[in-house]
Formats: sequence, structure tokens, C-alpha cells
Amino acid sequence: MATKVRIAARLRPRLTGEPPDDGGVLICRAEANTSGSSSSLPHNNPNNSANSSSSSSGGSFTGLTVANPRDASQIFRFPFTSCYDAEATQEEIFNADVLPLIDIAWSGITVTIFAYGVTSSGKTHTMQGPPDDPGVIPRVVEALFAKTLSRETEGETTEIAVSYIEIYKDDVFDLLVSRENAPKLPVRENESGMVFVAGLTRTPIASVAEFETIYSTATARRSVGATLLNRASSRSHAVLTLEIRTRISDPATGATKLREGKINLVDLAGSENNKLTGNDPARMAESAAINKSLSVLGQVVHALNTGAPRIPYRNAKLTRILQDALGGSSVGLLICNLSPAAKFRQDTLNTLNFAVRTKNIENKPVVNERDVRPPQPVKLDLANPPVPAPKPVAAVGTRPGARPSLVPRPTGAGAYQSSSRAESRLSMVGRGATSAALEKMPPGLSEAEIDARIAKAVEAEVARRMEEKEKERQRELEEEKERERAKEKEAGSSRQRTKSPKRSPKTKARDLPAGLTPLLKRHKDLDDELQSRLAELERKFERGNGDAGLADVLSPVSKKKTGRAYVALARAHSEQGNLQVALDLYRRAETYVPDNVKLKERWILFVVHVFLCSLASSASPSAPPSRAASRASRSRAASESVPGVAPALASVPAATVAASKVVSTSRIAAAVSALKRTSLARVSASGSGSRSTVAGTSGRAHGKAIIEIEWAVKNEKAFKPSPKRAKKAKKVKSKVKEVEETEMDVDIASRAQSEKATDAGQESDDQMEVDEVESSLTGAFGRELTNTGSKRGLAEAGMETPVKRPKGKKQRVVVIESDEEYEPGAAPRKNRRRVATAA
Ligand SMILES: Nc1ncnc2c1ncn2[C@@H]1O[C@H](COP(=O)(O)OP(=O)(O)OP(=O)(O)O)[C@@H](O)[C@H]1O
Repeated sequence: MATKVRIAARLRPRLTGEPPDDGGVLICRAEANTSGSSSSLPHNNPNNSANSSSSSSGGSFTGLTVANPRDASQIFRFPFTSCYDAEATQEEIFNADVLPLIDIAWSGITVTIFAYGVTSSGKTHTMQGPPDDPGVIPRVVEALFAKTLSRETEGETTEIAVSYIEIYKDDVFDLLVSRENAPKLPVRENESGMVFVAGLTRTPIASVAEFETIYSTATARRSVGATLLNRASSRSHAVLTLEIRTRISDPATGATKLREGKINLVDLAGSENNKLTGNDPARMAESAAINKSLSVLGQVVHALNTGAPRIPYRNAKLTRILQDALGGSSVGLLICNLSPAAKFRQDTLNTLNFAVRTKNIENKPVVNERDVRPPQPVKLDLANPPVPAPKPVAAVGTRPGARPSLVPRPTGAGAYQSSSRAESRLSMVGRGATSAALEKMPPGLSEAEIDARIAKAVEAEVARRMEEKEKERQRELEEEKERERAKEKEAGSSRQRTKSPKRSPKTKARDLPAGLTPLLKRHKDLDDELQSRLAELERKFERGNGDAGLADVLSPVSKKKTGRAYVALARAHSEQGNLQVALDLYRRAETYVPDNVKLKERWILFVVHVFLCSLASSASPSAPPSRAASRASRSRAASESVPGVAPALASVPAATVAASKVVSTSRIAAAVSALKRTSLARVSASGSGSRSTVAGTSGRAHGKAIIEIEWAVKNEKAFKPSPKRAKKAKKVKSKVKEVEETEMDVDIASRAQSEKATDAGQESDDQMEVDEVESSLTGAFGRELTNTGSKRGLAEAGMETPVKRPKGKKQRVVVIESDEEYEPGAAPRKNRRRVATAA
């Protein structure tokens, strides 16, 4: 059943030094004859109502009237049923409004009584009171113990415990321990949604005297300071909680019920007007905290009244702790303390407005009572933890709709004996430690002992878990390091693999995937073969990748230089007759200068050169015996007499012979014979030592001669050497100009000119033409042989600078590209031929 917060208003008397009462605040009572409710004014002091200036006859109205501080003619009325004037005693208030609530708390419901009002309005006087005129708190304790004694005869045993906190500048402190040992305490919520102060001391009390001792000590710890308005102004909110645990045994059934009620007695700090208090900075800070928390309290009340979806309980520790009293499951009483002084008139109005709003708050009290078994040792099976007990239907402090906790509550006597603090620890640490502690707990222990044991077990559990976590962290670190080491090792071994051209089969087997290793072991032959093939493939791959990779990272200039270096090297090898090596080097050069058209052409021509050489070699003695072959063999034998021809032919790889199928061996043999004849003729014509003779296959006369020979072979006509023509120096110049498209061609021209000058008067026209074309092809890289850049490029490529080619030792092949008919003696067209220079 919902109940509203009860309101009581108490007007304190005028204090010494205060101006005379202006009658601005009056307690009104309905006339007995005008209102049927007049008889229901038990809280007004009948003795002083007629005489007190603060009381008056209200006609049909019962409550308070307050004059507007800005317009005295305007009166505000506050219809409260419990109103006390300045003459009202502590006892009257207690008996009329507080004592009934003790029975409610005893029945297992949480009751909250709080004093609210401006500073110096008498809150502390009402709640605590002076020793000779005790207030609500001492009287409640006295009443509780009186009740305890009276109920023991009915088969009930009651335990009363006290806890006491202050909320100072929004921090919670335990007033039952000395301030030196009192840390700020956290506010938490337990599994039932009940808010509690974690780590709060709960002290059982056995008598009023014991309470008074504890209470007086604790009160002395409370933050109090002097202001202009109050010599002993409370600088904090104080909450004293009395827990009433009643065990009710039924001898007939043997069942035992446990009922837990609470009384929260709250002495709020008063709102302060800092213009009046004359606070110093320290007091100002306190005042700000006080006013802020009271403001949040007002917001909470407002939110509850307006049905707001969110109630700002969490905005202040005060409202968080009083959450249950405001719209929760407790019964509430708000005592509004009022000052008669005119200077507090506005504060009085504010207090009463707050009370009006608060009285509309509805709480839904819940009785916290549950059946418990007689105390007996609890034996928990950790392997099969007990099913959590169903939640009590009505539990004190459980807000309707509160979030259920994921942490099961312990059941049985152990659960009962554990205090709220222990329960909070249960929820914090989990059941592992506490269940073990409960298991070992012998029956008959006092609550403090149980609490201590649980605390110890919890601490041990926390230490154990921290140690485990630390170990786990160390383990992870070790694993991480191990992984790093493995990575480094792997990286090192892969570097090693890249460097070493050949690895032992054993190493390779180790590097192979685990699944392959046993297979390879079982088939050793296969393994060896596989290893050698893999090694070969790796070498090829590495070589190809090496160039491609290097070409990727080099700058364009370096790439050009390296390409030139390879060409130079290729030429050197070509001159030595290592055609296959030269081919390979040309290929590598192309990797670095893929866009160099001239190099491509040159490379193609070189391949054709090798091809033709292969045709020549088809006449070798190893060829199949046939007429043509024997003829070729003869031609070859004849060519051996020509210096340089034989080595060139001998160097042609046997593999290229297969390509010779497309050309008649007999025609090549004839061509070779003609070449020999022509060369000999040239030698005899130009005299010994001439560079234009057949000094090796690089004789320049061979170019045109071979073209003519080829033409003769093709047309099956007799080869007639073309007559010598006069030099055409101008033509050479113009041709050289044509090839000056690249920067290297400048060099080519000079070289061509220099060669021309050297050979002046010795070379025929056709030789000159061949030379021009040759220069256009070879010139692409010719210059680099003499420039330091090329040497650097070779060095970058890790190669040695080739031996400088001696003049007159060039090896040339002229290739027919056109199918046009060739007429001996006619000037060859540029597009009809290409000259490949294998140098
Ligand atoms: N009903 C009363 N009868 C006699 N004296 C009273 C009464 N109420 C208050 N006083 C006196 O008024 C003064 C201020 O009261 P009290 O300290 O209780 O005010 P307060 O509201 O608690 O102030 P603060 O908020 O600053 O702590 C005290 O000296 C107190 O003894």
C-alpha cells in the first residue's frame, strides 16, 4: 500500500539577540466548533496555543500561515496537520509523530525521519537535542530498547545496531570511527537494488547507555562550525541508522522468522544565505556543497511529483543515500524546522514549499521479513553450489522494479548472520571466498566474528586472484617474448636462405611444412631430385628477381648506367665468343632499360645472329649424315681458314641447331663458302693488316657481302661481289645526324667520324653504310665504355669492367629483314636491313 511522506512543521522560539517576533509565521488551529477536524490536532500544544505569539486561532484552517516578506498584507497558508509552535516540547513531537513510526520500523519496514530547514532553524535541536532535553534520536533509541524488553516475553529476540555517517562536501565519512581512520566511503547498490555505504561500521548496541556513549563520541566528530547565524552550525548532513533485527520463533512449528526494520534519522545541514552567514572561503565551500545537495534533494522531490522518467538521485550522495526514503519502500517523515525571524522569512517560505511538494511523494513500504531455519553449520558443496534462494517477496530497501543482482545471495543461517557489509563484500568479490569462509564457520559465532572472518576470507581471495592475474600477466609476457624471438629467428633464417645459393637437403627438409617432412624422408631419391630441382629453380628465380628487384629500387640514372654496364659486358663476352652468356647479359640489360628501343632491336639482331650461327653449325660433323650436311661440313672446314670465323661458329650452342630447319643447310654452306671467298678477295685487295678484311667475323665487308650472299643463295645465283664505290663522307654525316636522337648518339657521331678518319681511304662505300648502321645500333651503349658512369654502373651491378675492345675486332652479322628482291650494286635501303653488332 502506498503511503505519502508525512510532514511536521516546527517553529523554534526566538533566540537571544534576534529581533522581536513580528508574527509573520503563525501556527493555526481550526476552531473546535468550526471544524470537525479541530479535534484532530494532537500535535499542537494546547497549552500555549492561546498565549504564544506564534500560534493563533485559524478558524476553519489548521496549519501554518506565513506573511509575504515583500508584501506583509499577503499571507500564505500551509495546511499541515502536524504543526508545533515555539513552545512545543521535544517529547510532544516525539510522541505525536515519531513514536508511531517506531512500531512501523519494528514491523520490518524502513522509516526515515529527516529534519529540514534553513540554518539555525532548530534541526539539530530537534533531532539530537541538548543532553537535558534530548531530541528524536535519543528518544527513538530509548523507545526501541523499551520495546525490546517488552517483546522478549512474546518469543522475540531483537538486536539493535547503529551506524552513523556524515556527508561532508559530498563525501561520506563514518562517524563511528575516528576521523584519522575514516576514509571516504563509497556508496553502492546491492543485488536487491538497495543503496548502501560500503565499508560502513555497524555497531550492535545492547542498551541505551551504550548507545549514548557511542553517539556522543560520534557526534563530537561531526563537522560543526561557527557562523554569524549559528555558533554550532552543522557543516554536514548526518544520517544515523538504527537497525532492528527481530527473530520470531514459533514453538509449535519450529519455524523462525527474521524481520529487519530500520530507522534512518537524518539531520540535514541547513541551507545558507551567504550574505547572512558571513562565511569565510572555507565555510563558503561547505555552504556551496550543502546548498547544492539540498538543491538536488529539491530536484528529486520535484521529479517524483511530476512523474519524471529519471529521478536524479545520483546527482548527490545525500539523495543517493536517501533514495529509499524518497519514492522508495520506506515510510518517511519530514520535520520542517522554521525560524520566526523576519530575515529568514523567505527561507521559511522555501522550506514550506519544499514540504508541500514532498508530502505528495508516495512511497511503497515493503516489509522485510523472511523465514529462516534454526542456526546450524552450513556445509556448502563448492562443486555443486546451491541454487540461490528466491528473493523475499517483501524486502526492506528493495525498490519496486529494482534490477536483480547477478550475484546469488547466500542462504541459511550464514546468510542471516552476515551483515550488510559482508553482503556487500559478497557482491563485490563473489561467492568463492565467502562460501568457503561460511563453510568453515562454526555455529554460535557472534556477528562481529563472522564479519571479521568473512573479511579475512575476502582479503585472502582478493590476494589470491591478484597473484593469479600477475602470474598470468608474466606468462603472457614470456609468450610474447618467445614469439618475438621466433619471428627474429625466422627472419634471420630467411635472410640466410636468400643469401646462400644452395642449402643442404637437411636444412630444406626442416624448412618445409611439417606434413611434407615425413614424406620426403620416406622417399629419399625423390627428395634429392626434388631438392636439386628446387635449388635450380631458386637460383633462376633469385637471379631474375634480383635484377627486377634491383631495377625497382634504383634511380632512373642508376638503372641506365647499370643497363649500359650489362651491355658493355655482353659485348665483351660476345667478342670472346660466349654468345649464350652475352645473350643472357643483354636480357639483363633490358631489365634495367626496358624502354630502350635500340637495345631491343640490338638484342633481336643478336638473337638472329646466334640463329644464323646455328645454321652454320648444322654443318658440323655431329649433324646427320646427308648431302647438305656434308656440304656444310666442307664449308665449315673451309671457313676455318678464315681467322675468327671458326671460333664464332664453334661457340654456337648446340641447342640452337634445331632452329636451322627453316633454312636450307646447303644454302648456308654455299654462303659460308662465298663469304670465305669474298673475305680472301678483300684481304688480297686491301693488303694485309687492313681493318676492313675478314679479321674475324667482325670484318665490315662481311655485312654487305653476307646480304649479297644470302640474296644469291635465295635466288640460286652466283655470288658476285659488288664493285668498290667512292666514299660518301657527306652521306655519313647526314646519317649520323639521323641517329642523334639520343644523347648517346652525339658520341656515336664523333666515334663514327673518328673511325671514318682512321679508316679513310681503306673502306668501301658499302662498308661505310654498314658502319653507319652499326654505329646507330652500337652507339646506344658505346659511349659508356669510356665514361666513368658506366664503370660506376658496373660496380653497382657487382660486375667487373670488361676489357676494352681492341679496334678492328668487332663481330658483325647482317640480317635480311625484307623479302624484296635485292640487286647487287644497288644502294641498300635502310628499311631492308638491320645490322646487329655482337659487340
Ligand atoms: N525548539 C527550540 N527550543 C529552544 N532552543 C532551540 C529550539 N530550536 C533551536 N534552538 C536553538 O537554536 C539554535 C540553533 O539551533 P540548531 O543548531 O539546532 O539549528 P540548526 O538548524 O541545526 O542549524 P544548522 O543548520 O546551522 O546546523 C541552537 O542554539 C538551539 O539550541
